[in-house]
This record gives sequence, structure tokens and C-alpha cells, in this order.
Amino acid sequence: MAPPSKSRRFARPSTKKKSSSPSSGKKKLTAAERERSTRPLREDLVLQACLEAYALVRHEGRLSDRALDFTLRRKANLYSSERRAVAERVYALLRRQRTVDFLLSRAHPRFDSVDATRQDVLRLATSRVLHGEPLADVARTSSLAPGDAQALSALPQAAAALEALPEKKRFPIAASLPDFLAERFLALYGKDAARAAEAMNERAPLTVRANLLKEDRDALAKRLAAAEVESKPTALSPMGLHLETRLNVFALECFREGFLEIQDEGSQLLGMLVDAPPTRVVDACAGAGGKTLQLAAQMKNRGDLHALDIDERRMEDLKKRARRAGVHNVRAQLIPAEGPEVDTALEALVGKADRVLVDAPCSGTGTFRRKPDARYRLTPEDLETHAARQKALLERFSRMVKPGGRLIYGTCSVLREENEAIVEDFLARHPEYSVRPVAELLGAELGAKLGPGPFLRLAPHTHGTDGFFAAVLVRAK
Ligand SMILES: C[S@@+](CC[C@H](N)C(=O)[O-])C[C@H]1O[C@@H](n2cnc3c(N)ncnc32)[C@H](O)[C@@H]1O
Repeated sequence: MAPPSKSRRFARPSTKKKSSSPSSGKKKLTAAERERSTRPLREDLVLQACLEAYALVRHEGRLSDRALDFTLRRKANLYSSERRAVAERVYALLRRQRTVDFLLSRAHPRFDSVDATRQDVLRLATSRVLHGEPLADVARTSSLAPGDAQALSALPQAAAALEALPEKKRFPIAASLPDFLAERFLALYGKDAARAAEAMNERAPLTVRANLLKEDRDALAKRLAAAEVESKPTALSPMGLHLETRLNVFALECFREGFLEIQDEGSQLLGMLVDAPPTRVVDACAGAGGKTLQLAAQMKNRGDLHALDIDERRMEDLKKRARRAGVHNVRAQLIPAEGPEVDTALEALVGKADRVLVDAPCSGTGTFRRKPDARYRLTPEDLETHAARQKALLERFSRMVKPGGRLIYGTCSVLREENEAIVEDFLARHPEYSVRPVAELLGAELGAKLGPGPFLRLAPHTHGTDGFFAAVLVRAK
């Protein structure tokens, strides 16, 4: 098991600069890039862009990646170091939103009554302090309104007030989770809940999967090194590499030539569990094809890989990605979401597949590192809707598994109600299926690293991956 990430005390504003070096190695910079990256940020421009992007997310409900994309596209005058600072600061604030708001409500006597922009300036400044930037630097570069610098100075006392709250009240605020999710985290992780939430509030690594149809990961690492990109092998997946985070992968020649795909290590492990033979395989919720391409490589580009989804745009992306990766055993099929037409569309595959992967739509609670704002959109009712849909999809697509074949159910959620509970419900109605422990499929060494239990259960604090769940169910012959 990967060592847990170093735990940072919540809400203890530090006065020291946080180390910025990710363990994943660094892209070597050219002289011009080095000069640009050491140039001081033009803080006024960075702040303006942060305010615009943040307002789009929090006040207009846009998704964080789209809001940043939209904002930065209109800021052609920003240097790349400044663009990175904008993205990092906005994401960092979204990850710590609830903590920041609590601290400011204590540190600033009139926080609720100052205007929205002034509040956001204060939020961004507080988040920077919370993430380890020296208070004096933040105060100097944040364009604070007169008097607001005092609020920053009062943050340590506000942090002490947070620490003094009873655990049940403190945890949701310190973890920056809505109450209903905090409750679930406490129930799921017990004494490790704070560590789990802390790791979910860290920046995620940039991880790629070597396209084994072209070459293995050692060859890819050399290819990347030749392009001055350092990488580090992933600890669990044998085809993954972590890259220097500050890198536009899409601009790399080896990306355009299909040698790699961006894919979290947890997602790679889920894909490995499919263990797809070169016969007939169904990827029932294929989306833009993250796992489809991995399955195609497992099948060595042979047999029939049916990629299904209801989303036309994602299916188009899948086709483009398959072309780039040199994959040609995929049959992409757009299917209806509901109604009797679904059965008609799927009829030819009933009882025919050796493997069916249901990578179900879910709450995404395992991917909060990458989509920090998702937690504020999610409601308890959404969880019920997800569970009902997951049950229905498993029921529907299980019909395609042939006797002796396998049904693989996966999510990027960490919540029991979308994972174990769905599998238990399915098994109660389908005695012809039994659980195959994941360690048996992945081998003793890797199995031991994944932990106990018959299912794949990953989380940032235990494995350094995004949160994933998977179950492998075998249909009796
Ligand atoms: C978690 S995403 C899949 C991610 C994808 N497997 C990957 O690795 O990139 C879930 C997908 O399920 C699709 N979906 C939702 N309802 C569906 C349905 N009724 N039938 C098939 N796919 C569905 C969504 O459009 C979405 O692309």
C-alpha cells in the first residue's frame, strides 16, 4: 500500500512557504521558460482572473474546469506561470471553501455584510494563507480593502476556534464537506476520516497510461525523457507513469501519436480487472473511452469490443481517441437511455459477452481531488437517484454476460450505497453470479497491496489514487 500522504492540520494557517516539489519529477525548462517561470507574478492580473473564474463557479454554477478554461482563454496576456497560479488558487479555494468561510466568519467582524467581490478577495487570500503562503506576502499582494488585512492576522485565532469545536461540528468544516457527505465519510473511514478528507483535498497527480498496443511504459518513459519530460512509474499499475503536473500533455508529440492517455492509476486498476480476452467484450458505459482503449490493448486489438453509451458527444470523442491510439477492434454504439428501444438496441448481444464492464455513472466522490466543486452540487437525493440508476444498469447489462463470463461493476465513488450495496442487491436477485476476489485476478503481490476484502476499494489516502470501487461477478456455466 502506498504510504499515506503527509497529514496537514486543518485550518492552521502557516507562516511558512509550502514545498512545491511534487515527487513525480520535473519537466526540464528551456532558458526562456525558466526566465518566465521565475518572473514575479503580476498579482493584480492573477487576482482579477481568479475572481472571474471563481465567480463563474460559485455564483453562476459553472463547472470549475469549464470556468477556468473560459476565463483563461480570454486572458491571452497572462504568462503560463500566471495561468497556472490562477488555476491552482481557484482549485485550492474550492477544495477548502467551507473551512475558508468558517475562518472568515470568525476573523472578520462584518464578513457577511461586505460586498461579494470583497468577500471573494478575502476568500482567495485566506485560502493562500491556509495553503502555506506567508501571511505578509499574501496581505501585500491581495489588493485587500482597507481594514481587511486585519482579518488575515486574526486567522490563527479563528483556526483555534475551529479546533475547539466538538468533533461532529468540526469535521465537516475542517474537511470542507457538506454535512451529509461528512457523515458518510465518518461512517466509512472512522478514525481515518480526517486523513481521508485531507487527501481528497490535495492536488491530484497527473497520471498517464502507456498504450501497450504501441510500447510498454519503460519505452514511454524514455520517449518522454527525450521530450524533456521526467516521469515516475506508478506504484500499483504496471502501465502507469506520473508526470510533472505543470505540463500540457495534449501538446506532446507522443500524446498526439497515441503513445499515452491521461488516466488515473485507480482507473487503470479497474480496467485491469476486466482482464479482457480477444473475443467479445462489452464496455457498457464507455463514455469518452478511457477504459475502452485500455481494454482494446488487453485484447491486443483483436476480437470485438462493443463500446456503448447514451452520450453522443462522448462517443465521438471515443472514436477520435481510438483512431489516435491505433485501436481498431472497437464498435462504438450510441444507445437510447430508456424505454423499450434499449432492449431492441442490445438484443444481438444478449448472452454473448465474455466480459461486460459497467463503469456506472455515480456521485464522483472519489474524484473530488480533480473536481473540488462537485461536492457542493451533490445532494442526498442525487445519491438515491444514482443508486437507483446503478441497480437498473447492472440489471440491464448483466443480460449480455454469457454463462461462465464475468460482469465487472465499477464506480469512481467511495460511498457504500453506490458500491457494496448495489452489488449486494444484485447478488440477492441473481444467485447465478458469485464474487471473484480481486486479489485472485491481479496476482498475490499486487493483490496484497490493494488491501483486504473481495472488492477493489481505492482512495487517495490509502493508495494515492482517485477513489474507485470495483466488483468482479462471475456467471455460473
Ligand atoms: C463513469 S462514466 C464512464 C467513464 C468511462 N468508462 C471511462 O473510463 O472514461 C459513466 C458513463 O455512463 C454513461 N451512461 C449513463 N446512463 C447510461 C445508460 N443508460 N446506458 C449506457 N451508458 C450510460 C454516461 O453517459 C457516462 O459516459
